[in-house]
Amino acid sequence: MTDDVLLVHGGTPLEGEIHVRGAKNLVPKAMVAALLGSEPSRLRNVPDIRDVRVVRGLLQLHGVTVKSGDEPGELVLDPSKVESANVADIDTHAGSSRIPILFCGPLLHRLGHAFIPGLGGCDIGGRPIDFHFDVLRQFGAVIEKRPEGQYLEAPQRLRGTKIELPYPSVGATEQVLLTAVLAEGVTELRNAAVEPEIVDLICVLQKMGAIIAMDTDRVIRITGVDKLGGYNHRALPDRLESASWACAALATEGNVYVRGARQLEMMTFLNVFRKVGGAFEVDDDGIRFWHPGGPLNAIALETDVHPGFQTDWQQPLVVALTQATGLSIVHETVYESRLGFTSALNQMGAHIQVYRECLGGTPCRFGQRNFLHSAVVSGPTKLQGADLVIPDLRGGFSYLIAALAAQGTSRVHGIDLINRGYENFMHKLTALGGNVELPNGELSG
Ligand SMILES: CC(=O)N[C@H]1[C@@H](OP(=O)(O)OP(=O)(O)OC[C@H]2O[C@@H](n3ccc(=O)[nH]c3=O)[C@H](O)[C@@H]2O)O[C@H](CO)[C@@H](O)[C@@H]1O
Ligand SMILES: C=C(OP(=O)(O)O)C(=O)O
Repeated sequence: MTDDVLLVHGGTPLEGEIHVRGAKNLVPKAMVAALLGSEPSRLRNVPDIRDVRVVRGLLQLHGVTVKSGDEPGELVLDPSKVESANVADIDTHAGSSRIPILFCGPLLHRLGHAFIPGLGGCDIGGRPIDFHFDVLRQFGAVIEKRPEGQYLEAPQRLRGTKIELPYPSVGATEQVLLTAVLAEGVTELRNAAVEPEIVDLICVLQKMGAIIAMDTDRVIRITGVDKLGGYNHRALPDRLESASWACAALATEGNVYVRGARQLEMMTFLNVFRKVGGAFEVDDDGIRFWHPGGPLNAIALETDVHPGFQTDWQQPLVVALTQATGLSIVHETVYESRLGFTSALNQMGAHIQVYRECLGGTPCRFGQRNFLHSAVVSGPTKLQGADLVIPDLRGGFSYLIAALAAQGTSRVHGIDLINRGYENFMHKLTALGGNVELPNGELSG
């Protein structure tokens, strides 16, 4: 890829069909779960994205054989040689993903120790991992912080425990699940996150032989077992990528059929999309999203944990809101710094003002703490092409949407970051008629 820059000539509606495969926020975790088994696992509908490649490398480093299966997008993961693995090179494999933190429980069960290098992931807030270490200590792990990373040991078999998370963290909930399934006795987790990807991970673990009950009010009860087998699982579709393409269709006044998108996990998004004025039609194989013509509506929106409006949907939707008539209010309650991407949209002609106050109905953890976490979007505004530097995964895709909706040409720098979570995005853009090219004149398609 030349200089990691994409030239986007805006003004053409995106039209056509693309295919979305398994969820970025489930697939790498299901791959980690394979470490817990005594037999090979088969994971299907796996997208070719960097987070999957990073976890594949880490698993191989730990002795897991990872091979392609018979069908496209199928991985076969064989953990039978984990005990004899050489992990000297682990730091070079941590990559840009947050998933290494989820190796703790499985490695403590398999090896009695674990080393966790520095984590990647999007720079959209402080992203501490205190909940993870607090829960691991409660299971009986001993953690030592060293300059090169965190060393963990399980002096004896980890024990089930009662846990209440201070906030329904997705990662910390997964940490508990991946640790409790082989711990001795019962674990009760309160204030758990219940995102669809977590439910799918629970399905994976249940197929392996785990006993996990999801009760009402964010309570999950896990009865530890002595041994787990392998699984055969088709990953749930990526509702975040699907929504990104939906927003691209709306902002460019286009019409995109997202094969693979599923209504169940997208209900909250679909309601908001309809309120804004977007049209959609669900069938058995996917969802068609389009701009029905006429003005779009301004809305008030708060991001929240599931079943609320997912934070990863926020950035692409904000681009569409720049085309809505009136004042939209966006209150980001999951990450404290996820509105920084709006300053580049303003350079393109958008009118977005960010505020420290909680502008939604519910005061959140970030109110009165100097975090610019609310926005007022005033529209509709004509966007002009600009030089853009991608700040994070969803912000990056949002810049592509804005550039496609704008008049003129944008130079979008740092596009490789998008490969972390969007499979083949350049091919998909050209398949939809997006006028994009690499600086050497090559068409990205
Ligand atoms: C790979 C993956 O699945 N990433 C998703 C996951 O991230 P991730 O699992 O990192 O997000 P969390 O749900 O843990 O984070 C939510 C909030 O909890 C805070 N927190 C979290 C852990 C901790 O130890 N201490 C703490 O304070 C975070 O700073 C954040 O404010 O869920 C997020 C919320 O749906 C999504 O945006 C990410 O796409
Ligand atoms: C924030 C995200 O991911 P991660 O947790 O992997 O940084 C995202 O997918 O938008």
